[in-house]
Amino acid sequence: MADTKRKQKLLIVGAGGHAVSCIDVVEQQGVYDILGLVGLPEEVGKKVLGYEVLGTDQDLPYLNQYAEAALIAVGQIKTIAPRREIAIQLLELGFTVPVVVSPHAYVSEHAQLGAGTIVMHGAIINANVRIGNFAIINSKALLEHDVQVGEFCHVSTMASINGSCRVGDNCFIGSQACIQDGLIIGSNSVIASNSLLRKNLSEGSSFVGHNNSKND
Ligand SMILES: CC(=O)SCCNC(=O)CCNC(=O)[C@H](O)C(C)(C)COP(=O)(O)OP(=O)(O)OC[C@H]1O[C@@H](n2cnc3c(N)ncnc32)[C@H](O)[C@@H]1OP(=O)(O)O
Repeated sequence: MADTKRKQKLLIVGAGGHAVSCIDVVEQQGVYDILGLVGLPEEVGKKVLGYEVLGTDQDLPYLNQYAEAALIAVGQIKTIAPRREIAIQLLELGFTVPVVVSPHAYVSEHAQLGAGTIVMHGAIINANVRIGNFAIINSKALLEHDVQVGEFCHVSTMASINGSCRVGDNCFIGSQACIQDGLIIGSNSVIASNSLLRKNLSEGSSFVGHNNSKND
C-alpha cells in the first residue's frame, strides 16, 4: 500500500551558503518537505537548490500557516545574535524547531541533542555527549565521549572536541580546530580555524593558534 503519511512542511530561515548545506541535510534525512526559504529583502524570489525565497522574517507569521516547522539556516562565526533573534521569533510564533540529523552522521543512542540543532554530513557524536538548543554541528565534526556543548554553538567542519570537554553557550569552534580532552571553554568564546587548544579558556575568549607551552 502506498505511504500516504504526509510529511511535515519545513521552512528554511536563511538563504546563504549555510542554507545550501542545510537543505542537503534535510533532503537526505527525508523527514520534512521544504516549503521554501526566508531571506533578506534582496533575496526574495531567488531560488536556492530549486527552493524559492518566499519572504523575509517579517513574513514569518504568514508563512507559519503553511509550515509548522522551521530550521535556522543562518551561519554563525563571530556573533550568534542573528540566530538568537530568529530563534526567539520562531518560538514566539509557535513554530516547532526540530532536531535535524544527517543520515550520513553517526549519533550515539546515548547522546542528547537540543531542539533546533542540526548535525551535518559525516559528523560523529559519541556516547554521553550533550548538545544544547540551536547548535550547528558541521560536516565531519567530531564530538567525543562525554562532551558537553551549550546552546547556540557552532562546531565547524572537521573540528575535534575530545573526551569530556565542556563548551559553554554561544561558542564558535573553527574548522579543523582541535580541543584536547577534558578542557573547559567558557561561553561566548571564538576559537579560530586550525587552532590547537591545550588549556582551558575563560568566558568571552578569542583564541587563535596553538597554546602548546605550559607558560602560554
Ligand atoms: C562550512 C563552513 O564554511 S563553516 C565556516 C568555517 N570557517 C572557519 O572555520 C573560519 C572561521 N574564521 C576564523 O577562524 C577567523 O580567523 C576568526 C573568526 C577567528 C577571526 O577572524 P578576524 O577577526 O576576521 O581576524 P582576521 O582574519 O582579520 O585575522 C586577525 C589576525 O589573526 C590571524 N589569524 C586569523 N585566523 C587565524 C588562524 N586560523 N590561524 C592562524 N592565524 C590566524 C590573521 O593572520 C591575522 O593576523 P595579523 O593581524 O598578523 O594579520
